[in-house]
Amino acid sequence: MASSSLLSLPEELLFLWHTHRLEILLSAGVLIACARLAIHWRQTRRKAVLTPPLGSPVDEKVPIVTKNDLVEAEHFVPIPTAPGAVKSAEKSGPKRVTGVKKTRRTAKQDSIDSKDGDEVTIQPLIFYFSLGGSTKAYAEQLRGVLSNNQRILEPVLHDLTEIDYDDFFVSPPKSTSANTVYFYYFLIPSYDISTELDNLLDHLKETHHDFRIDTAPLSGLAGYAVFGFGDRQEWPSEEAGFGKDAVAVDKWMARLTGGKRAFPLGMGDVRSDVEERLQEWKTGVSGILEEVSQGKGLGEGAPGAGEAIESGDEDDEDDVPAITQSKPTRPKRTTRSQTSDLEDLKGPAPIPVDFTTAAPKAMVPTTSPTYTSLTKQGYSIIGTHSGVKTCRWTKSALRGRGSCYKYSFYGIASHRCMEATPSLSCSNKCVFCWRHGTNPVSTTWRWKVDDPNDIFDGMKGAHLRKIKTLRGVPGVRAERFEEAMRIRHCALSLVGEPIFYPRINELLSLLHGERISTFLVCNAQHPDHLAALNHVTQLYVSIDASNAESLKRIDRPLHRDYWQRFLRCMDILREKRCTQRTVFRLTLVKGFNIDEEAEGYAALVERARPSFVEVKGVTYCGTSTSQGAGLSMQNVPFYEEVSSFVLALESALKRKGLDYGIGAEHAHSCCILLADRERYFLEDGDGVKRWHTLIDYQAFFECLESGKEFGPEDYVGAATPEWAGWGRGGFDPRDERVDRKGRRIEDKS
Ligand SMILES: Cc1cc2nc3c(=O)[nH]c(=O)nc-3n(C[C@H](O)[C@H](O)[C@H](O)COP(=O)(O)O)c2cc1C
Ligand code: SF4
Repeated sequence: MASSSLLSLPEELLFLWHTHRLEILLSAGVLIACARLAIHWRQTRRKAVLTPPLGSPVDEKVPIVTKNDLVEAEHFVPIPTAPGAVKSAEKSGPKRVTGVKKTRRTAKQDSIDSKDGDEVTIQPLIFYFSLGGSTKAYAEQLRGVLSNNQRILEPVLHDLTEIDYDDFFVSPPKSTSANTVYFYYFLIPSYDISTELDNLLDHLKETHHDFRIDTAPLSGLAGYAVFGFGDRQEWPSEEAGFGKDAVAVDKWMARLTGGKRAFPLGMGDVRSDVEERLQEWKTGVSGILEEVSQGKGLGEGAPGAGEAIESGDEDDEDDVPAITQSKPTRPKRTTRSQTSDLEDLKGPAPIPVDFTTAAPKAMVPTTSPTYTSLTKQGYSIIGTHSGVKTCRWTKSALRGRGSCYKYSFYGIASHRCMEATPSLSCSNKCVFCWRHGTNPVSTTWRWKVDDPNDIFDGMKGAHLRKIKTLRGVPGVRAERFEEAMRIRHCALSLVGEPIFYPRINELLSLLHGERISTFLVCNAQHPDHLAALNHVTQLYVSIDASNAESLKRIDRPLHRDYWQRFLRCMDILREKRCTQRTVFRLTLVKGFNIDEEAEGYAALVERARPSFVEVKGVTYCGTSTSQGAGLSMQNVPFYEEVSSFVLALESALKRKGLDYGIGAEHAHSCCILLADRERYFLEDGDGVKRWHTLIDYQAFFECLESGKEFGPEDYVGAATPEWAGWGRGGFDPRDERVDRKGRRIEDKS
């Protein structure tokens, strides 16, 4: 029975197969699919461990992976670890997975490694930052010191405000030959105000913390060395901030290069020992370069250099390390890879500081040298970021000796005008600006925001106090003094960038509320702020060049996308032309932005269609900055040169079908006004056409107070005075002309 039933089994199976083969086949298919899915899922999980999604927090707990797992992931390779490191990691719990993009490492690092012992060619790059011009001069001197060693190429100079950080500080630049490596010199002054150096430091820090990038992406460099400039009189110690920015650059470069500090951080006091210290440092670094070029690597016999990783400062991520002295210190670790892993083993990764959540600081604290410097120059600082200054024309007008060009062009009596700014900070470093080294520069607003009511009251108070002090000045006319006590106009242009102030519209309302007209000048670098700006009496945009290259040379903007920003501002101005009186202000600097540029300026006028184009010759201020930028009296155009340029521009505009004509001039300020003929060359009651560049201020305020839409045509004033017309000079004959020494000038016309 048992055997017969056994024998009958195949038949039963056959029977089963015949009757249920469809079900059997389907079930087998499902089983195989499940098995394959399970295998695939297990593999994907392994890979996912190695490739955290973008934006995942750096300190997120990640399961420990083995070396084999890392090998399986084709696009990542592990940083080699010290033998004991993994063990201790296993004990210490959570750990960060450190991965390097294979391409990044192989491209440069491997080439350096293979050069060990071989001679290499070094391309030194000198990076410098300079607001006042002195560091730039030292950088140029350093470039001039040439090595006799043919393996050390002529250094290339880079102004840190003019380069794209990504080209140099995410990975080393591509070298021209396989055997050439880069060496970075840094010459860094310190500033206790916001400068573009802050952007560099942020960039270095972010690159280091970016988990998609190797923590030491610059390890392909031959090395780097930093020299700092500071002022020990004002900042007597490191704690007080002496050379603080150089210390920070040195710290981040140590991390990004995996500890390739070729020579200890040098530091010089600009008031005493800078030359001596710099010379020592230069000699030291040159010695190291010689050795590197002979394939000896860093730290071998270099006086004072120590090994590549010199101090324990890499232990503490966000603390600024102590300045390394010229004594060699014992290296704690010898390779970057060890450093990296030891950092990883300390526990969760450090949380990057979010600067936006830190309590905002004062832009110009009363204790800062900036404050001292500005007040010495006659500025009254209002609150923490605004300023007022009485201009020389206000004094001149009080004494009946003439007003500024805005009187001739628009009817602004200078003694009734207050010059102010709600933002002492700016995002340009124009070569002709005389405030360098004193005004803070920054691309974004990162300070405390003062209340507009306080600013308004503070501005008026400070301005009127200054006017009162002029009471006793010989020649001040009593009636003008009385008029001056009632402010009628505000020129928001003094220094910095007024539209940078986040509550500018509220400040404008306060000014208009007291029937104070507003002329606001901006630098065409903040399109969003410009678009959001409410009505002003006259809206200016500084146009210092007609093309991107020239603008960079003359304005030295901090924004990398400065030209796009500039063009966006042109388009916004065009949109505003129906609601605002818009003006292009051109400042002509001979040798910088005059030659061959009339056509380019005409194209910008065509794009933005401003009501007016004010053309003005630059005023030479003789600061070290202007000299550093190569500016001298030779760059100040004569009035005849400004006139020829204006005629060339007028013709260029005509060729484009744009009807602009010379509406007024003020030879004394070297300033000429081109105006849109269609809107401002109007027929008077006597049937004669005349220029009408003056403003009807009363009408402006009425329009504003009506709450209705209005445009520039609604407050066009009376005809421009004859004495301001083209060829007439623009000086009101009722005023008395005097020379610089106050001697009366007889009118020869
Ligand atoms: C507004 C201002 C702030 C400064 N802040 C510091 C500072 O915090 N620490 C320091 O050591 N030196 C400071 N200095 C001194 C400069 O670093 C020093 O004058 C340097 O040589 C300027 O270089 P530069 O002319 O190339 O811009 C400051 C100077 C100015 C004008
Ligand atoms: S417009 Fe400028 S220069 Fe003229 S009075 Fe006002 S502040 Fe002075």
